[in-house]
Amino acid sequence: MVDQAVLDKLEAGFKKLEASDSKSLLKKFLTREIFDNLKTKKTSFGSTLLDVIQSGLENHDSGVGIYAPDAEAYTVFADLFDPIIEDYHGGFKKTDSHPAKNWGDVATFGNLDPAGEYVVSTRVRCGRSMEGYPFNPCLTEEQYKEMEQKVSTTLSGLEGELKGTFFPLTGMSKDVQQKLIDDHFLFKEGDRFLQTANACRFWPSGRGIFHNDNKTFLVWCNEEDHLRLISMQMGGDLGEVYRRLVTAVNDIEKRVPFSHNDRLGFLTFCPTNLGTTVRASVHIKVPKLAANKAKLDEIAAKYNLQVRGTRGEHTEAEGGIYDISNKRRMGLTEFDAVKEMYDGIAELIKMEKEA
Ligand SMILES: Nc1ncnc2c1ncn2[C@@H]1O[C@H](COP(=O)(O)OP(=O)(O)OP(=O)(O)O)[C@@H](O)[C@H]1O
Ligand SMILES: NC(=[NH2+])NCCC[C@H](N)C(=O)O
Repeated sequence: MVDQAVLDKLEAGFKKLEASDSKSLLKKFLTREIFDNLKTKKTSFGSTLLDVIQSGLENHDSGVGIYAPDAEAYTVFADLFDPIIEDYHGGFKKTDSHPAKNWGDVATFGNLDPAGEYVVSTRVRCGRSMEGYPFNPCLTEEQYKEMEQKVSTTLSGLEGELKGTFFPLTGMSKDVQQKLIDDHFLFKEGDRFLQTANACRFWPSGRGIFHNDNKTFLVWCNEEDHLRLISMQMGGDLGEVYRRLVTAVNDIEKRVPFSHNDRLGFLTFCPTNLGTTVRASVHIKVPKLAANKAKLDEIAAKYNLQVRGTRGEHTEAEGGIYDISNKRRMGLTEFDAVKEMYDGIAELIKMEKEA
């Protein structure tokens, strides 16, 4: 049984969204019929439709607007998740299955910008959820602490270039935290999309960052996902960035069991990150193409790329620097997701040169 208070909130939120000019995928796909079918459902964790959509109900400027409070939500609320997944990931249908993990030949990618004229830095990240734990909205404070402990112990076993230190957010000085954020190494604090999805409870408990000395390999613990594994460095050498990430993921996978689903691939809190979970991005300056931002978005979309601002999602470009990455992460392999970025950026650079 779903409480009357929850049903009332759902109804009020639905009406407001319906009357709004929100461009979110939630607004696009939450028809009255789907809403009525799903509003009385619950997962075995007790998660309701409100837990799934409240971020999008409260933030009409969401691009997407929904999250899975626990893995079961993807099936219980499939009538809403499936069309949103299909739209975001460029045609991954409810009858499709995500391909098996395949990092391909890591020697394939080279430097996108050997002369260093356009690409400021390159980053590839993936997300992982630890088996046996639900996503943020369902975690207890005890579980957060236990997970942080497991993550820091596991990562302390990394060697060579990956060897590094775990820094809990609890006790980190504001100056150190802000410097890590400004340098693009650490997640920001107070993301309203996550907050309204109930994903920031007990903050900063259980949250932290691991990084090697050079800050070229980093792991985020319990921000949006249980784990975010990140490889990044200045310049355009995607080959080196990719090889480092693949080495790290292969190593960590042997030590921690990750949640995987036959149809959806690796499981994440947000449906935009399912499947490969891979976002490969460059920070790039393309002043001629960017003179008209709408045009830049249009060109990027042609190559299945997404344009973000300098400080990431939901931010503006500073000093003409854009974050451009592969948009889709499902229905293709890890290798192909990264290749999509590589090929698209190569085209964009070519166009910028010719413009
Ligand atoms: N190529 C890049 N070079 C340097 N920093 C980058 C690059 N790509 C992303 N970043 C930085 O990574 C941080 C996180 O960005 P953002 O939150 O947009 O993406 P994400 O970590 O991939 O996760 P999500 O897509 O869930 O938001 C930001 O500081 C952003 O500037
Ligand atoms: N970090 C993410 N999961 N990004 C994708 C969506 C973020 C936010 N919920 C929105 O709809 O705009």
